[in-house]
Amino acid sequence: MKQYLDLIRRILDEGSDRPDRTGTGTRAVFGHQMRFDLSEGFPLVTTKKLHVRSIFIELLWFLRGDTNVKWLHDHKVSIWDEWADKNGDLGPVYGKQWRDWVTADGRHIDQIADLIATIKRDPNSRRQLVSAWNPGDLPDMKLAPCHCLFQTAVIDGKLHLQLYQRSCDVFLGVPFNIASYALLLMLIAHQCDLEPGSFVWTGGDVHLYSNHLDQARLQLMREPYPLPRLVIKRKPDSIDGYEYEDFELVGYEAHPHIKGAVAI
Ligand SMILES: Nc1nc(=O)c2c([nH]1)NC[C@@H]1CN(c3ccc(C(=O)N[C@@H](CCC(=O)O)C(=O)O)cc3)CN21
Ligand SMILES: O=c1ccn([C@H]2C[C@H](O)[C@@H](COP(=O)(O)O)O2)c(=O)[nH]1
Repeated sequence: MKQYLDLIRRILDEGSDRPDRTGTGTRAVFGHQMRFDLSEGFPLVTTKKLHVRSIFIELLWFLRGDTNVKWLHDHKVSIWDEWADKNGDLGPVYGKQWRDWVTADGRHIDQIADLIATIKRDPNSRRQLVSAWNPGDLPDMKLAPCHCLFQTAVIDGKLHLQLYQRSCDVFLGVPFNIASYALLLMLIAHQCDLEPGSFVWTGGDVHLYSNHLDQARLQLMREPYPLPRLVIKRKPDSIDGYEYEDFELVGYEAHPHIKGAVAI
């Protein structure tokens, strides 16, 4: 994952030291883009071992339209615990906006089902977008959406997807976000009988927290491994039918895990 290591290098070389909401402090650049051609492999960081199960389960949880951490707990994933209230609720975060956006006049919009229907009906449409950024709901969300908007495009039988991530924790969050959207791209392509094309990651405030700088530098000293492949073993009737067991990661070789505290 040269693209990821180049990003770390750019922040270390060119970034500005900036205070932030969590009080941790960051080194940050504004605006960055990475491109991943999925035919070259599944974009998983190899310079530290990633907890892939957490990533895949979290995406299935978004697709369920779920916004309570209980289902994550049932699948032994705890990455959202710090933000949940005492009932496990996160407010109307990603799952709600993706699957059940409520309009001012009371309509309920399933943006994911609509996206897939649009791709199938009108692959040349330039309106293939899903937004989690619902300004009216922001006050009720425990954390404002970071990966807030994505767009797809069908070109020569391939599905491409671009994400806009407004705020990017490069050591902890970004490796998760890249893998999550690469999987989402593959699932949508699978449902639409298209080949996976490129995943384009676009970041807004792209930062390394000050307590992640050593962990980031350590990764620059490690030689990346070739990318693994992801095999989807079954095609359910809809995007709602996928289960964790349908995904088989082949050939994921990585350097040892590196710990880092999450900024809350
Ligand atoms: N500061 C911050 N960074 C984030 O990346 C982030 C947030 N906050 N808040 C909401 C979600 C939660 N996400 C998280 C939260 C924790 C980890 C984390 O601790 N990852 C560990 C492994 C933990 C595990 O899989 O059980 C890691 O080493 O990658 C990753 C993403 C991504 N998001
Ligand atoms: O999927 C995610 C979710 C969150 N993050 C990071 C980005 C920031 O470091 C924090 C959010 O803080 P804000 O003050 O709301 O920007 O979480 C991420 O990288 N990926």
